[in-house]
Amino acid sequence: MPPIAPYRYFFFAAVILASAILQPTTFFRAAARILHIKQHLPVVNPAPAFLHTNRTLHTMAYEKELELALLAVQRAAILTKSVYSSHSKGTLTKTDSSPVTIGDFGAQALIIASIKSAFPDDEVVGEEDADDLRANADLKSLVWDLVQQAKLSDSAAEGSIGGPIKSADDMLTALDGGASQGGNKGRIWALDPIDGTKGFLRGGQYAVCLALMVDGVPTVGVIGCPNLPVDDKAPLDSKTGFDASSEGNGVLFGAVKGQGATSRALTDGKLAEPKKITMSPLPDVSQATFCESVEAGHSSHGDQAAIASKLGITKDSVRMDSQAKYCSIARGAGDLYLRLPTSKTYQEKIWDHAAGVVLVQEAGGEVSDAYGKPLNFGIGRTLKENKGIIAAPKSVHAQVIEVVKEVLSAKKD
Ligand SMILES: Nc1ncnc2c1ncn2[C@@H]1O[C@H](COP(=O)(O)OS(=O)(=O)O)[C@@H](OP(=O)(O)O)[C@H]1O
Ligand SMILES: [Mg+2]
Ligand SMILES: [Mg+2]
Ligand SMILES: [Mg+2]
Repeated sequence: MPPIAPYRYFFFAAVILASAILQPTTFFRAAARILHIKQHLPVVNPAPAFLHTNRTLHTMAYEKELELALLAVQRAAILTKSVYSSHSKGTLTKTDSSPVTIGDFGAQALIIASIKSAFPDDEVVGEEDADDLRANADLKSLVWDLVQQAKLSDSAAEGSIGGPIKSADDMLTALDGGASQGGNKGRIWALDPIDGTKGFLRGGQYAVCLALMVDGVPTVGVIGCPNLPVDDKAPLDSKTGFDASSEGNGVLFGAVKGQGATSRALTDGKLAEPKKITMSPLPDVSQATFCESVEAGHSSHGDQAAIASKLGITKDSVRMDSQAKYCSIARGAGDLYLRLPTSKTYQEKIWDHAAGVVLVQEAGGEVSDAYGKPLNFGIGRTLKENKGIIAAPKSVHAQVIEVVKEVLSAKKD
């Protein structure tokens, strides 16, 4: 056999190196087969990358969306906290008589600017718009001041969500970016910049809520709760919904469909380390702690009390504003969330539920309407096909729905 020219060795080595870099899994599998090595090769997607376990050659689905949503909500929470501690919250009353504050406007503008910086083609269904700010220059400049001050202390984190909004006009454009009519095609974010605005104003619970829906299915959910205790198992106070004595309040929840749910401390900079959360096992539903709205106009306290009593529940309900209710049951601090309608005409808004639903599902729960029907997030800005909300651990959800139906049908008689 004629000798191989030295440049050919170089050529073979370059081909081998290139395949190892470009197709690592195939390369190592082929090499292992040729060399008869029984080695443990990396498994694709074994666990959520955001839990920092078993990182592999492949990134997890929606990893970038989750990180962006976590940081965007964290930055918006800096703004809402600054409004919360200031003397004036610039409250207005909307046409449906519900309140909105400068915090709602500022948080929505910041979050939509972040989404558009990373995913310019995505749509957003946001609760607020810029009409009031366009009509009132003083209000616009108040919100613009707040927006300019809300920055993540870590410059890499701040840069990764698009950095500061450049001008007051860009802020209005971002705020108006939440006008999507929703639907069941493509990528649509559902945003509630301050959920539980009444809670925010009264110093109770409120939440900054963001979900990504893919083809109408809530897929990524992030919720910031500045007034919830960081300790996942801190007892819920039956009056205010949180233990005001616990130090270091502020929690950031995250979940991706099929990848589990986490909580972590809310910070002003880089993301804190996540902890996996799950619902509490509830072998006996009569031992449940159930959460409900504070406002009697938002859900029927009477129906909820009747349901609890039929289930044999003797503990007082925990009344809490906002999607902090979903968060509290997802981390096992409570067990059930009952939201029975108070009116025949009210349609629940998708931004009041999308993020909380992903969180509860990923923590081992099931969420449906009061009749056990799946929630349909793909038909517009509201859940018009559904009435009420019931969230419970999977093991008892059907049992709770049976009792809800009994209570509702007894009312019709
Ligand atoms: N009539 C009626 N029925 C049901 N829900 C309603 C109703 N009116 C308003 N809303 C929405 O309730 C959102 C706040 O829900 P909460 O569970 O936090 O209510 S409560 O404040 O604790 O009572 C609240 O969200 P925010 O506006 O983001 O605060 C509203 O979207
Ligand atoms: Mg509102
Ligand atoms: Mg809301
Ligand atoms: Mg809101």
